[in-house]
Amino acid sequence: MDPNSGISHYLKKDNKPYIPKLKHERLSFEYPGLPNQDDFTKHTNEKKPKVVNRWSRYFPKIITGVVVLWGAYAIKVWVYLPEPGSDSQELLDPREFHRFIITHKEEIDDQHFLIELVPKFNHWQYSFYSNYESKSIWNGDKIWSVDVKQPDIMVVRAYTPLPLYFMKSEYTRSGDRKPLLKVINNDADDYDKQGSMCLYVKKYNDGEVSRYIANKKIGEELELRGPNIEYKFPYHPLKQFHERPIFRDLPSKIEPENLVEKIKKVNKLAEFDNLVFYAAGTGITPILQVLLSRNPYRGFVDIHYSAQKQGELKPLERFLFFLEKLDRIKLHTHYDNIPNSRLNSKDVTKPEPSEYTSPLHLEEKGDKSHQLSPEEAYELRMQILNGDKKNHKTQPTNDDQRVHRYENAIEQAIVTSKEPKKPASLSLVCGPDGYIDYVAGSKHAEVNEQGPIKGLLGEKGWDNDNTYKL
Ligand SMILES: Cc1cc2nc3c(=O)[nH]c(=O)nc-3n(C[C@H](O)[C@H](O)[C@H](O)COP(=O)(O)OP(=O)(O)OC[C@H]3O[C@@H](n4cnc5c(N)ncnc54)[C@H](O)[C@@H]3O)c2cc1C
Repeated sequence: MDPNSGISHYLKKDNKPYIPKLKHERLSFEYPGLPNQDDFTKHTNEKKPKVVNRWSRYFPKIITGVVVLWGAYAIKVWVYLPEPGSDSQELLDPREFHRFIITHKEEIDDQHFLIELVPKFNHWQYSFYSNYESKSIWNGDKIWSVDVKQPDIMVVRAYTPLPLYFMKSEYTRSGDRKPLLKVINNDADDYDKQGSMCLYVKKYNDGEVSRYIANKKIGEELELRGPNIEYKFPYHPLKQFHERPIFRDLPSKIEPENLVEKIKKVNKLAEFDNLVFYAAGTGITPILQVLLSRNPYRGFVDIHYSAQKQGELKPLERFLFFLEKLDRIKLHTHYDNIPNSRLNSKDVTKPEPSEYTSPLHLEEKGDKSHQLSPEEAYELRMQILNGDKKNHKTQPTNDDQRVHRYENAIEQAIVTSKEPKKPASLSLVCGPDGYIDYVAGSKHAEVNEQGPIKGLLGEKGWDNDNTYKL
């Protein structure tokens, strides 16, 4: 058997000598070069790859953002005009409409609504406290209204804002409780409740503007222009010496007027005239505005309120009740649905002569009998001119102890309400044309003239000197 065959051949030790090869034929499997480093491109002029760091990553984005913002701002400034009132120094402006947002709406019945408004912009607040006297819109020295715009038909109507707001809380937001209607306090540091106000609106089914307002929803806007002064109460020297404390929701917190009688005596001042206010329906708003504002009317006010039925004033009744308890007003109601309750001649008193007539008024009337001497007239004129600047609230001190000091206005009212009230010397009438005609004769609204005083007031001797139709 051949030793080189069979299994023994494979088991046999290899005795071949090792002769190293000088040249090997090898196959290598290397990775090809990167696209820009392969044999074809590695000798081109290609720059080195960019180094990416944090700065180079974010800088272009920041620049893009800045350019986009600047572009948007430029478009806003140059293309879109600013909204009217957004940069106004005033809460209300008689020359332009300002936007207000409806923040609450209370439906008293299907025709009567209380609507709370808050200004959309707050630029007016910057100079508010440095000029509070002139900036605050609430001053009972005058009756004012605002024009509300119906933009679809470009029509405006007058409405009388009230210094009221709805107090909200988490309970009212969740719907557990109804917001409470409150009076705006002027001693809180809140820009007179951020410029809030309430409109008491009667909706007429064929009334363009009242329907427009009443159909608005919470969050929608109304455009207001004003204030338009409807009536300014006559000057009285007591105004320089004494201001009636503001009405508050809690009557026990209203300050008493302990020194008013003393001030009148010491300064030999005439009594403040009493007022009678004839109102129909929403015509009650002007006197409510005066009585609930800062510096309310100082005389006693008889309010004759006529309406179709009870309940139209529902949320406002509380304030009228408190004002009666404070001995500031007496409310006489006349409802169409109660027999014999309609306002008639028996309800109207004769005018009481005014306690004080300003020299200017006397001059206008040409009344020589009450004429002051030139010295007296000069002194009075200077008093009027300097009145508001001087601090006339310095109180008499020598016999203060004889002044009875009440704890609060309610305590004082319990005493004063027993004293008989002098009949009114001044009357104001507010309501629809038919009502004004019935109470005081027609008003020539088209030519803005009062017209002669006729009707119930004319019969009792009232005239244009002591009567004003709103
Ligand atoms: C100084 C001032 C203050 C005012 N304050 C308030 C206020 O606080 N709240 C308020 O609701 N209204 C107030 N008004 C009335 C208000 O301005 C509108 O006249 C009233 O809302 C109706 O307007 P309208 O556009 O809806 O109706 P319009 O389109 O003018 O009239 C529609 C119909 O309603 C009748 N109508 C209009 N007004 C009265 C009215 N007062 N009584 C009876 N019928 C009427 C018209 O004869 C007509 O048939 C005030 C008016 C003035 C002048």
